[in-house]
Amino acid sequence: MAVIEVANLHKRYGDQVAVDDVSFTVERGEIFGILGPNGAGKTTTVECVEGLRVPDSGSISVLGFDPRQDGWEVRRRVGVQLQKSELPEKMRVAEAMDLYSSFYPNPADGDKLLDDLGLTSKRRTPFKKLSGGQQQRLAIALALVGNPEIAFLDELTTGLDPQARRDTWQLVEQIRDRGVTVVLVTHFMEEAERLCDRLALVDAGRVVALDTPAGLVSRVDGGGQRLRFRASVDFDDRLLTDLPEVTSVAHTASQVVVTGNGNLLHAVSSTLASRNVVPLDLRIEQTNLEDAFVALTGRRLVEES
Ligand SMILES: Nc1ncnc2c1ncn2[C@@H]1O[C@H](COP(=O)(O)OP(=O)(O)OP(=O)(O)O)[C@@H](O)[C@H]1O
Repeated sequence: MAVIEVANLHKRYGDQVAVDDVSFTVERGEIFGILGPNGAGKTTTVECVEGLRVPDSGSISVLGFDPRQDGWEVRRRVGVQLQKSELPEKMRVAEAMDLYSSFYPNPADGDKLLDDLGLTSKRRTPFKKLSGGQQQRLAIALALVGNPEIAFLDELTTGLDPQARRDTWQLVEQIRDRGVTVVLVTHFMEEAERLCDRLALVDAGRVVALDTPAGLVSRVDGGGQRLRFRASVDFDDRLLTDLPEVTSVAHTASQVVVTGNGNLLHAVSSTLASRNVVPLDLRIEQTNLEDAFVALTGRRLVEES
């Protein structure tokens, strides 16, 4: 069942088109990702869905409500991760929880949430004294304190170190396991690939593809896997192209590049061995969302700084 339906959304800022005919639906219980480079229109899109911005045209339904007409109904059913700058520096963790709880008719148990998020020992710590990871965990706690049916998490792990990022990913999975639908906005390919059940790839205000991560990757020509190696002696490409696992064989100046699926490595290496060809400096690469994004848009996603 769809909990969010967005159809033909348009939004411009002066001459700048930020969102250009965006449509998608989010199903109950899934982690839905919106992945695209900086400036693609991701934040504008979710802020329209949250009722924080007014679209120029298009229709939006959140849990059956129109965020423009029924803003209050939408806001009490969804949780929005706040941006760092929105909390006063001196506000203590427990004070922030109490304040946010007071906004909702049926708030969650704040102490339990802090415990679940590993923040119990930080209850009396002012916001600015928290580490980046702790601030993010507090942002998640505040997004969940209203017992939302849908949580919107925007650039959740930007600025976190790799360990804190992985810990945060686990938290997002726990949120989904509680039955909360999650809308995750990110420009980190790895994050989208690891977490999302389905995702919309957006570029320049448009949805260029919408599918599961595996479905998006399978759209890349050749799909699946890539092997790169130097051949010890020349061989006839047909030796490999005849294999059911192989979709293409290409040659660069010094390397052979074989794409395919299934047990590609075994099929290729045993076939080469039967003809006494040794694959030197062999590397195996998995095609990923970055490849899918490049294939669909001709541009790269900006990778993490
Ligand atoms: N309030 C605003 N006034 C004018 N232009 C804006 C405003 N907000 C966003 N934009 C512009 O609209 C476009 C889309 O911005 P948006 O923030 O939605 O993208 P994004 O994909 O979320 O990128 P980022 O990850 O950098 O936030 C960008 O070109 C941005 O500069």
